Amino acid sequence: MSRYAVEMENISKIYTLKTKDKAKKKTQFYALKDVSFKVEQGDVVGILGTNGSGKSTLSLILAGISDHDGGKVTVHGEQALISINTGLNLQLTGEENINVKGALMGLSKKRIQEIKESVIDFAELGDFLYQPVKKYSSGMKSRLGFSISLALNPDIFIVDEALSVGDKGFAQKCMKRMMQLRDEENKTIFFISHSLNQVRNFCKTGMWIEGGKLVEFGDIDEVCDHYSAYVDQYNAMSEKEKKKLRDEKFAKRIIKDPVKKTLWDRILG
Ligand SMILES: Nc1ncnc2c1ncn2[C@@H]1O[C@H](COP(=O)(O)OP(=O)(O)OP(=O)(O)O)[C@@H](O)[C@H]1O
Repeated sequence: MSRYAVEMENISKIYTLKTKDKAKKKTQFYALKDVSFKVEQGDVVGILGTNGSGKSTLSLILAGISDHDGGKVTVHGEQALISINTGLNLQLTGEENINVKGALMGLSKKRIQEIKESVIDFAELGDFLYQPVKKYSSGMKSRLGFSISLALNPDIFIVDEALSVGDKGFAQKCMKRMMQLRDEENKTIFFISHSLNQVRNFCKTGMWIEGGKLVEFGDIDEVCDHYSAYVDQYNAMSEKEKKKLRDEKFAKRIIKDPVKKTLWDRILG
């Protein structure tokens, strides 16, 4: 088995943007551009970056939910994304969501039942498990999504801001469980959070994404120090300087010659 859990080579992701000027053509821009890294099995990677820098886009690609427009991704093992939009079917009950997820993964009835029991224990949703998820609060959805992913026990966890909506008690319980996954079960974890303290305390490796590019990948303390200095520097700027920097950053992401994305381009590309 490879010592790496994930290998990314020159990953790009292009999104289309509607501009203010409706007469203009739609603009394409890089949500991610030429992102390359290798993450070893058992590593715990904190992904840092300001709003809109590309962290969630990366997490969707890591989870195999979203495809990419260039480069190569190799994932060794099963992965699960835990995010605020956890991919739950809102029309179905919590219990039915577990059944559907289990069936899609080809799990036996016995295994699905075990998962259900584990979710009932961990999520503490009581009879809400039998209500449609559309009636859940955002914290309850987070509880269900987190508990299902934990019970499925994948090799690679991708946690995208999932703890920010749960209450303090549940967030602490999840952190405790994630520390066990890190220390006792050697799981690979990608962890996105705007809480620098949480990232610094929990992660071993840091990955800083800014303007769709990988700025730094390495020791968690070093990456956190550099990112924090950048944020402080930005905050000290005048509003005019901030806008100039934001505009420059965005202009660099715009694709001047739109990339044709026909079916044949995808197949042959
Ligand atoms: N489906 C989409 N279509 C078009 N643009 C998108 C789509 N999803 C994200 N974007 C854009 O891609 C860029 C990166 O978004 P992403 O959600 O990855 O950022 P992020 O780093 O996770 O931000 P945040 O910290 O605010 O959660 C942003 O400019 C965002 O507006």
